[in-house]
Amino acid sequence: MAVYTEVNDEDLAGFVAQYDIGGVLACKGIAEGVENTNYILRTEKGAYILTLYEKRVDRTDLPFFMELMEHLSKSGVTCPTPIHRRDGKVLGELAGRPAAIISFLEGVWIKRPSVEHCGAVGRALGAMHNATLSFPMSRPNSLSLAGWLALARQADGRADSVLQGLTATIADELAFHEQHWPRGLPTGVIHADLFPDNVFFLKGKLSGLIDFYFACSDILAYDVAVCLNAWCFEPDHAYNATKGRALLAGYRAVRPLSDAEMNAMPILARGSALRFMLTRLVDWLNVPPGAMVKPKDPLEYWKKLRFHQRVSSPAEYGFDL
Ligand SMILES: Nc1ncnc2c1ncn2[C@@H]1O[C@H](COP(=O)(O)OP(=O)(O)OP(=O)(O)O)[C@@H](O)[C@H]1O
Ligand SMILES: N[C@@H](CCO)C(=O)O
Repeated sequence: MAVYTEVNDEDLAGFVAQYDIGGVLACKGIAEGVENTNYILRTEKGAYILTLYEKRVDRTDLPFFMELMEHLSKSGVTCPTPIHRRDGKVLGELAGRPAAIISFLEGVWIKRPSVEHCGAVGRALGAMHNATLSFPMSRPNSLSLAGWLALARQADGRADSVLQGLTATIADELAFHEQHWPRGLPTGVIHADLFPDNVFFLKGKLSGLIDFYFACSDILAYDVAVCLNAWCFEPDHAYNATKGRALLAGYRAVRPLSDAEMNAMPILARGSALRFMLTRLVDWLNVPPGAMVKPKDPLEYWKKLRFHQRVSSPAEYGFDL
């Protein structure tokens, strides 16, 4: 459960009073997520999500995330939007953290995605990329190469306590990416964390995307690689080429991928596996005392990383150029 920051009733009532959403009826911590504190807030006017932004979110980035959600929603991508206060602002302060109230999106996330779900997420990702082309803001990816290096430092030689030899694996992997990370591929604003728990489905249809708090300007195909890792592996960590093909076909039906982007898929997937292994590792080693959170398993991503290390062409994922 991700509740790092508790909110008392008096502070909550004062915060909500700045909005035109009626009085608070209930406010409950949400039993999912690892990054921010989320509450489901019920007021006299309906249901909302109250988010308090935690350690990994730089408050100067918050306007980018808020504007992005508004832009995507106006462009036809179903996603939450920030609720405006009476003074027009969308960001405030609650319990010492930056905080916002965003609209509640109906739907549930899929714990065991099927081939059809993978196709749907590919299409939604392509549509999101197309919609961000007209988004005027940008934000460098703080979790690209330099960020990975910083995360490795935060693991502080303690990686071997999770798996013998992991410190050396990380060092080798960082050196590899320093040398081989692709340059010159098409870039744009990407989601960067489009995992199953950030995609909602309703009556079998994709009903929306959430959690734009890693969104940034980076290689578009990297976002596809993130999804490949998050959606196309089975619980026993085996890659499922049918799901991979469905994801790619869905994406390419909406936004074509060039040969250069396709050829870069193995390294992009490998880098993405490293990125999630590192954030998970750092979180695993640093659970804040008293926080209600279940850290995610870094070794799941170590296994994916090992798989991608052995892949040298997109054909090995079952993809055609
Ligand atoms: N706008 C929304 N509408 C409905 N439910 C939401 C919304 N935003 C968040 N949630 C719920 O809260 C949960 C956690 O939200 P979110 O994924 O944004 O948290 P996080 O801590 O940033 O998680 P992550 O670990 O995926 O980065 C979601 O799985 C979902 O159940
Ligand atoms: N989606 C991420 C958590 C948020 O960064 C993971 O599964 O590791």
